[in-house]
Amino acid sequence: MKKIRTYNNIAAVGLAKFPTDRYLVDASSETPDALLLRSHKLHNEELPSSVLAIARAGAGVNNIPVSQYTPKGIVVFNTPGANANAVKELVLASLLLGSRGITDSMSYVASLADEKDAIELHKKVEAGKKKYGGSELTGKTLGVVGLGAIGAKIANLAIDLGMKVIGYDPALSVEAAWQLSSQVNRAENLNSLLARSDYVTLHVPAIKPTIGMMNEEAFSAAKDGMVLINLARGELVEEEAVINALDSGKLAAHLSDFPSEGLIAHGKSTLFPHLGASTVEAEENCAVMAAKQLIDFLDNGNIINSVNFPAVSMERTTGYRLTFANDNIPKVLGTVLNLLADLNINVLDMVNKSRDDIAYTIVDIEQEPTAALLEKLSSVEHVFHVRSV
Ligand SMILES: NC(=O)C1=CN([C@@H]2O[C@H](COP(=O)(O)OP(=O)(O)OC[C@H]3O[C@@H](n4cnc5c(N)ncnc54)[C@H](O)[C@@H]3O)[C@@H](O)[C@H]2O)C=CC1
Ligand SMILES: O=C(O)CCC(=O)C(=O)O
Repeated sequence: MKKIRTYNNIAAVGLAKFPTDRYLVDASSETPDALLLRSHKLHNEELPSSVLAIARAGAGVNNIPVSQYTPKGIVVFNTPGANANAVKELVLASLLLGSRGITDSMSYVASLADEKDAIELHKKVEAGKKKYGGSELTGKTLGVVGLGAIGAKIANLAIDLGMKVIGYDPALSVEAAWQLSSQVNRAENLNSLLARSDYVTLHVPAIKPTIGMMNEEAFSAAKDGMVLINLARGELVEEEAVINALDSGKLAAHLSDFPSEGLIAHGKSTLFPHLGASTVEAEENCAVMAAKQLIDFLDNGNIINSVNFPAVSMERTTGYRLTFANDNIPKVLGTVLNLLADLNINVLDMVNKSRDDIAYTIVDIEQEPTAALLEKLSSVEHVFHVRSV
């Protein structure tokens, strides 16, 4: 039986993908083959040595110390794009919340609950509304920082709403570029986007170059009265800089999926409890994709959508398959193939790919690998995580 340890609320339809005759899926396995999680933080947690893979049902992997796991051969997966539509829709809500006095006006109406006289109520409704007027999105400029799965969807939606759109993404992939409307204008750098945008929405991972990107310097480059939407990660903004920008009027509104003590206490931000991906559809998409990727890896050694290993997949040619990871240096693959040749083991098919410091190989062989063969392969210098799958 293979064991999967789960964390967080993983959609049942995803968990149901694991065949029950071969997989035990629960939250308590002591020796799991793999972990399946959403936002659970693995930093500072001891990982059982049995773990071969971790699947993040979602996009961001900053809750996983990926660089610590890579040298151990632990494959980390995510589910690119699976929750992008859910986030796009919450950005749309945020654009509307940031442009009209929706929440304050609702509070005003709620404060009229004791008014029992219909004529008086009508008078107060009509008198009160002037405080909550807003402006329209059409014709305004939206700056989209990060044009990946989510950012591209939002850029295209904003074009459909009649907004002008500026995008900034120094690492835009060709695939992401294909998704993007040709009407999206490209900014050369963050400050040039900030200077021209009435609304700015962040859709980048929390990594070294992006952490704290919305700081005092960025706000001073920004257009006065800008609306900032952050449904990506709390680490992207410096809390104090946001508070100062709200107080000075540099920011007309700040909407974020990442409440922090200071922002809650300040009271001028509109804060959601990390709700971006919390739709039935997104939770199911992510769970199904993550489960399928784990099953394909554990059963066949195939790697799809890993954030630290190369993409490597091969149709099965026989029932006998070996997989292994190795340091990405010359001669390791040759040594393994020579070893197989010396043992008279015929290779039927093979695929080998590398990514940064790691290489990964799938080899289909003609005969069933013995325990002795697996041991021999494991003892080749720079080779690790040898499996017969
Ligand atoms: N609130 C929520 O529930 C959710 C939040 N997220 C967050 O949103 C982030 C983006 O998600 P996806 O669009 O699915 O990821 P993605 O990987 O498809 O897109 C990220 C884009 O950011 C770009 N990028 C990287 N560094 C950049 C920089 N310094 N400046 C500008 N662009 C840069 C990349 O080139 C890429 O195109 C995730 O990493 C996650 O942190 C994602 C899903 C749900
Ligand atoms: O699982 C969730 O609700 C959070 C999703 C998220 O933040 C992500 O996919 O990066």
